[in-house]
Amino acid sequence: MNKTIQTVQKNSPYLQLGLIVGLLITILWTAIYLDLQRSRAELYSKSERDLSNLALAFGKEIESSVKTIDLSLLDLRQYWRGNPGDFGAAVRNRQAYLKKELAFQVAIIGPDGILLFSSLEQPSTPIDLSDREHFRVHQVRSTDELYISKPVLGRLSKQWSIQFTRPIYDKDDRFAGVIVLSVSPEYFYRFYRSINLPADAAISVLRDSGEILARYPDPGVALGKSMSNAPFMGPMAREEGTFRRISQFDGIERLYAWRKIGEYELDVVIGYSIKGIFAPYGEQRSRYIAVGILLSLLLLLVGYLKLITTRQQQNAARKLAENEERWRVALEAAGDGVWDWNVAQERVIFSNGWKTMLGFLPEEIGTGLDEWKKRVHPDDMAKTMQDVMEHFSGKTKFYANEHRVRCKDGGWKWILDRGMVIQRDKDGNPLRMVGTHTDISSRKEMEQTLNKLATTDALTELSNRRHFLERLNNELARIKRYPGTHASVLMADLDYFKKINDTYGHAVGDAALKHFSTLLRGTARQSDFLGRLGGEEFGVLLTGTDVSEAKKFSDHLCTALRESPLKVGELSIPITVSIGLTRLKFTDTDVEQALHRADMALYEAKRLGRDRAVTNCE
Ligand SMILES: Nc1nc2c(ncn2[C@@H]2O[C@H](COP(=O)(O)OP(=O)(O)OP(=O)(O)O)[C@@H](O)[C@H]2O)c(=O)[nH]1
Repeated sequence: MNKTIQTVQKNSPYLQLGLIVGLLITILWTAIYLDLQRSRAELYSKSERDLSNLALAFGKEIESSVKTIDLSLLDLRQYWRGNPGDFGAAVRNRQAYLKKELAFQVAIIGPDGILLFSSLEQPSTPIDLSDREHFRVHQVRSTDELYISKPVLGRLSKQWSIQFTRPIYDKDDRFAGVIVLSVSPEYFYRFYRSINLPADAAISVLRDSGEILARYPDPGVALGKSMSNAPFMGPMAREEGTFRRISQFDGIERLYAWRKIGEYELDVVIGYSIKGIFAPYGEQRSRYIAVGILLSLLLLLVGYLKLITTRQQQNAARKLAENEERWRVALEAAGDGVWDWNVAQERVIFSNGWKTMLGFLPEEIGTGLDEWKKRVHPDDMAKTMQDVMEHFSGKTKFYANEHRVRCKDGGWKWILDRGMVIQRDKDGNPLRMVGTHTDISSRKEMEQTLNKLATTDALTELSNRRHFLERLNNELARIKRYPGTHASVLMADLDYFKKINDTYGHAVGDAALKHFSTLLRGTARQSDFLGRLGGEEFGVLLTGTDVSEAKKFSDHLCTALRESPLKVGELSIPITVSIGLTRLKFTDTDVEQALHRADMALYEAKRLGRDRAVTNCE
C-alpha cells in the first residue's frame, strides 16, 4: 500500500503533465468538433433559408407564367366563339407575338371529343380525343376553370406537352368542347437555365396530386412520372416547408424546399444536394483536422520536452537531496546540528542535532526562524545579526558567529554557528542559506579558565600586573580621546610586610595580602579596576575620578585597613598601607609616566611615616 502511494507520489509530476496534455488535446478536439458541428448546422439552415426563398421566387414566376397562358387561352376561346373561320390566322398571330416568351400549340376539341382544330396540321381523318383526361374533366365539370394536365405525348406532334384547357360553351351555355393550349414542359424551366444554381440542384413543378410537369435538370427522366409520399402532398400539407430525401430519379440525396401555388393546385420544389451543401464543411473539416493534428503533435512535443526537463530536474533534485542527506548524516554523526534556512519565507529546517543539543525533543521545535531567534542570548543577538548581514551583503565569504543559546532547562550553551548562502536571486538577494550548529560550551569554559589564569593573580584573585597595565593603557587611550574626563591611579604598598612574614610566617603574610584584597574589593566601585602589581604592592584605577576624590578614597582605605586588623586564631595583627596617587593625564605618553608619579608619591608616604596617602600632582 505504502509502496503504491510512494510510486504515485514519485510519478505524480509525470501523471500531472500527462493529464494536462491530455486535457488540452481533449479541449482542442472538443472545440474543433463543436465548431464543425456549428458550421454544419449553419450551412444546413442557410441552405434551408436560400431554398425557401428560391421556392417562393420560382413559385411567383410559375404563377405569372400560368396566368399568361390562361389569358392567352381566354383570349383565343373568345376569338373561336366569334370567328372560328379566322381562328387559324388569329392563333398564328399570337404565336408570332409570344414566340419569345411562350411557344404553344392550340387545339379545339368538339363536344363529342373529335379534334376540330389544330395549329399543327389539320387532321385528314377525324381524331378522337374524348378519352383524354383534359377533355373528360371539362365534360363532367360544370364550371369554367383552367385545367392543367399532366405531361402527355402528343398523338400528332409526338412531343411531350402540358395541356392548359378551358371549356367552351355555346350561346345557351351548353358544353361545346374544349380549347387546348399545349405548352412544352420546357416553358417552366427556361427561366432556371438563366440562373446560376449549384451543381446537383433540382427544380420541379408538380401538380398537387404528384405528377411532375417539369423538372430541371434532366427533364426527360421525370416526364410522365409522379412523385410519391412527399410532405407537400395531401390535403393537410402546409403552404411551404423543407424536407430531405433521396431523389427517386437520380438517387441524389437533397434538401428540398417547396412552395404551393394554391390557385392552380401546383407545387414548386427546389432541392440542393446534401453533398453540395456540406462541401464547404468538408473542406473546413479537412483544414480543422490538419490544424488539430498539428497542434496535438505540438502539444505532445511540448509535453515531451517538459517531461524530459522535469525528469532532469527531478534527477538533479534527487542527487542534491542525496548529497545533502549524506553531509547532513555526516555532520549529525559528528555531533553537529544542521540548519537549512529559506530566507524569503523565514522558515528554517533544524536537524535533530541542534534540538537535542539544547535538550529538546525533535517535535518540540518547529520550523520558524523565531525558534532560533527567541533562544539566542540578548547580548549576543546584535553581533550575530551583524555577522549574518555582512555575509548576506557579500562582505564575508562565510558566516561564522559564536553565541549563547538558552537550553530547555534554562541554562545557556555556547554555539558556534557557521554557514553560507547557497542560492541567491538575480539581484543577489539571498534565498537559501545552510549551516551547522556546534556546541562549543566546554571550549568556551576552558578559554574562560585560561583567560582567568592568564589575567588573574592566583592568591588575591585580583588582576595581575600585565592585565592591570593593559586596562590602564585602555583608560589612557580613552582619556586621550576625551581629554575632559578624569581618572586616577593609586599605588598601595602594605607597610612593614616583611616583618609580618618574619614574625608570623609566610602563610600569615599571604592571609594579610588576601585580607587587604578583600577590603579593597569591598571599598572600590564596580567601575574601578584593581590589580596586584607584585609582592605586597597593589594598583587601583579609579575611572571618572579626579585626584581630590581619589585622595578621599585613599584616606578612607587607609583608615579602613587600620581599623581592620588581620585575625589569625587568637591573634589580631594590625596592618597599615601607604598609598601614592596621581591623575592619569592626557599628556602622558604612556602609563609608565603615571605609574612613576604614583610611585614617587608612595615613596613620599613611606618617608613621611607610612599609613597615609600622598598625592603627586605634577
Ligand atoms: N607572604 C608573602 N610574602 C611576600 C610575598 N611577596 C613578597 N613578599 C615579601 O614581602 C616583603 C617585602 O618587604 P620589603 O620590600 O622590605 O618591604 P616592607 O617590609 O613592607 O617595608 P616597607 O615597604 O618599607 O614598609 C619581602 O620579605 C618579600 O619576601 C608573597 O606573595 N607572600
